[in-house]
Amino acid sequence: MSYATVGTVGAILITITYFIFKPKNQKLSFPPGPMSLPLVGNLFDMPQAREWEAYTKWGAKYGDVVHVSAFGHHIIVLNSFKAARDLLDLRSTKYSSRPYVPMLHDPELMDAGWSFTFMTYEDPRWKRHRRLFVEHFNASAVRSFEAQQLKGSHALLRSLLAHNEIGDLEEALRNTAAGIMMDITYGYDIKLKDDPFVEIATRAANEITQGISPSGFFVNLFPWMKYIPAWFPGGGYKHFAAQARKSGQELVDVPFAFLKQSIATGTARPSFASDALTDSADPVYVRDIKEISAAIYGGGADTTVGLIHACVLALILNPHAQQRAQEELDTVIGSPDSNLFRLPIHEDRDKLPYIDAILKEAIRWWQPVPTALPHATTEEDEYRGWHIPKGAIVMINAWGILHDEIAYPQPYQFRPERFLNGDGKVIDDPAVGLSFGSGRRICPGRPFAETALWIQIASLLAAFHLESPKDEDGNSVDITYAKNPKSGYLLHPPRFPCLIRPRSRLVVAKILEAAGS
Ligand code: HEM
Repeated sequence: MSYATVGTVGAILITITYFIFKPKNQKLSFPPGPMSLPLVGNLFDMPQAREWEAYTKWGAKYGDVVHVSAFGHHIIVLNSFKAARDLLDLRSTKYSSRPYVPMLHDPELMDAGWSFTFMTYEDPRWKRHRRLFVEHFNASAVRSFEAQQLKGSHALLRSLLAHNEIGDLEEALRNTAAGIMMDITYGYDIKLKDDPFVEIATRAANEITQGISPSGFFVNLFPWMKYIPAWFPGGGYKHFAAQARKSGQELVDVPFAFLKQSIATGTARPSFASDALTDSADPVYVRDIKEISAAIYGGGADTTVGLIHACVLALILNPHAQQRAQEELDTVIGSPDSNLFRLPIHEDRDKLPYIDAILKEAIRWWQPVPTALPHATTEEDEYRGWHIPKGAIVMINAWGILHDEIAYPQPYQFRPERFLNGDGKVIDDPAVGLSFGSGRRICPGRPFAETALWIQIASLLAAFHLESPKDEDGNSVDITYAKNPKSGYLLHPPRFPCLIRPRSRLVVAKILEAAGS
């Protein structure tokens, strides 16, 4: 079926539906935004890539709350911290759902509603899953994962010892994140090459990322298309859906089966799933634990890789920040040339405010999820005299807000000093939290992510000089292109070459000792 046919049939159905169900008493206007056309709305204004840039331009033209629509779907883009807080936080009872995405949610398509990341607010499982997750991942509970985070950081340093020439930094970071997430969730040690669980998790995460795109599949715009059989023209996407449904079920079932087996043989290590599994044989509870466990990998692996990868890039491009961090580290863990040298541990954090400032600036400078995840309204609302309809999709333009040049002068420069006051203490800036979303759906993995990222940054800086390689004439290779993220739902810097040199021989010895080889 051609795009034009699908579009025309969809438009006719939506028009009929609109005139039948048109609200009779809507007097307020929508927030400002680009002029919309009959039927298709702003379809042709919708960015196909790098949405955050289009949202920022709309913000400059129409204000911090922008309305667009397409085929009857309303989208509200929030371009200021105030608007995000006013709506998603202070009116969270109305703004905490997720849009229903047919490809993702429909049980006959991908059936990925098992992940509480995508559950609607009304779904009773969401509250149960989120409560259980937060019990194990709140700021004090995540301290129990520090040993696994430290082990993961040491494994990263160990793998980067082989990276003294130009190596695959991204792969090393991906292995680290995968290793930590599988360890804390199931007590499972991944294989560095071709691990079967990591293969399932990566496949499932990639398919979900494709499925969630509103424009990636027509069925997301025109739900009636789900009735087209797979063999009929236009129904081919159902083969993808069937494959993705299978991957999702494998992600839920296969690593969990490993955990059950290790409990049965008495070899299970402490982990989220082994701790949460009580003696309860209640199948609903067991299903909850299985599904939350699978959601942990999806939420935590790719996001942390994007951020740490960008942070390494920023440190290479800003050698002064690296140097200042290493001077601070040396006063706490010993200089790399002295016998007192040791690798950092979490307990050092209070004494290393500059590393904290680097982490904060990395979170501001680079958002792995640049427009957060879409929220959806469960009731209609009025804000500053505008009408916000029930079922509207609400996006936070975190990238735009955190690159606003009034709030953050020279926003594209990486300057950790922004987050230090005159006494060298770390400044709290709640707007930076928008990288993790807002309101009741705010990322519940943030405390875990921040401690895992902090120890990785501190360990990398303690152990290595991070540099761009030299060309034949001895000049540094230009890697500034990597500051432009690849477009996508989760942002990663494009691969860039880098040189990772141990700071001393003693450092190498300490890494080998810590990594147990
Ligand atoms: C740099 C790291 C991370 C970033 C930038 C990030 C960002 C986000 C964002 C923007 C959201 C959507 C928030 C909203 O809708 O308002 C989210 C949700 C979520 N994140 Fe993270 N995240 C990170 C790490 C993690 C980690 C390590 C975990 C797990 C341990 C995790 C688990 C989740 C879950 C389960 C949700 C869904 C919450 C819900 O819908 O109720 N995230 N994250």
